[in-house]
Amino acid sequence: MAGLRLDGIGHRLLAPVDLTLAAGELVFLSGASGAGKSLLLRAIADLDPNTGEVWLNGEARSRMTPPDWRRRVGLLPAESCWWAESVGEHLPRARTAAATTPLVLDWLARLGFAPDVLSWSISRLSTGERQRLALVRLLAQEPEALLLDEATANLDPASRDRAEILIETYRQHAQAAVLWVSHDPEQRSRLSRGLDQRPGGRAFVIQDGHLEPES
Ligand SMILES: Nc1ncnc2c1ncn2[C@@H]1O[C@H](COP(=O)(O)OP(=O)(O)OP(=O)(O)O)[C@@H](O)[C@H]1O
Repeated sequence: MAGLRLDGIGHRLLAPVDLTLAAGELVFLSGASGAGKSLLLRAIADLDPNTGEVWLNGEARSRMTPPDWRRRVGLLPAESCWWAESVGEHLPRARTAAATTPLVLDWLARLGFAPDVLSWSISRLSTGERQRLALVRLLAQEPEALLLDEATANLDPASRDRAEILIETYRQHAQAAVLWVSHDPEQRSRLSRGLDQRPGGRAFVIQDGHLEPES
C-alpha cells in the first residue's frame, strides 16, 4: 500500500504504535513537552534504538540501507545540523547557483532567498534562516514521506506562511505522507483545511506513553 505504515514502532517512553498514513496524507502530532514526540520521529527515521517495523509504499525499512531509508523518509529536526562551510555544499549538485536545479532555486525563492544564498557561510545564518534552508535541503532529497518536528517554530508569520505553502505544495505534488509535530492549534486548523480547501488532517497526541487520536 502507498504511504507510510508504522507497525509496532515504539521507544523507551512510548508503547508500540500502529499507524498508517496514506500517500499524500497530512497527520499532526502533539503532546506535552517531553512526551516523546521527537523521539517518535527519530525512531521512525531509525536514528535511535526502537522496536517494530516501518513500511514506505509497501517496502520494509529493514530491507533498505539506513542512508536510503533516511533519504526516502526525510526528517526535519527541530534544530538542524550543518557540517560544511557554505549553504550550497549541503544541497545535492548545488554548490553554485549555476549547478542548482531550477526546482531548488524556485524553492529558495519561495522562502525569500536569492540564489547567492548558496555561497553564504553557515556561521552567519540566523535561526529562522537555518530552519528555512534546512527545509529546502530536505526537499532537495525528494523524500517520499516527511517527518516534520516543529518545522516553522522559529519563523515570523510571513515566513511561516511561505514555508507552510511550500510543504503543502510538495506534499500534494509528491504525494508524500507527512507526519507533522506542531503545538500550534491555528497552524493545524489552517493546514488541515488544506490548499485545496478540503477538510482533513487527522491529529494524534502522545499522552502517558501512548499515541491516541486527539479529541
Ligand atoms: N538521548 C536521550 N537520553 C535520555 N533522555 C532523552 C534522550 N533524548 C530525549 N530524552 C528525553 O526523553 C523525553 C522525550 O524527549 P522528546 O525530545 O521526544 O520530547 P518532545 O515530546 O519532542 O518534547 P518538546 O515538545 O519539548 O520538543 C524528554 O524528557 C527528554 O529529556
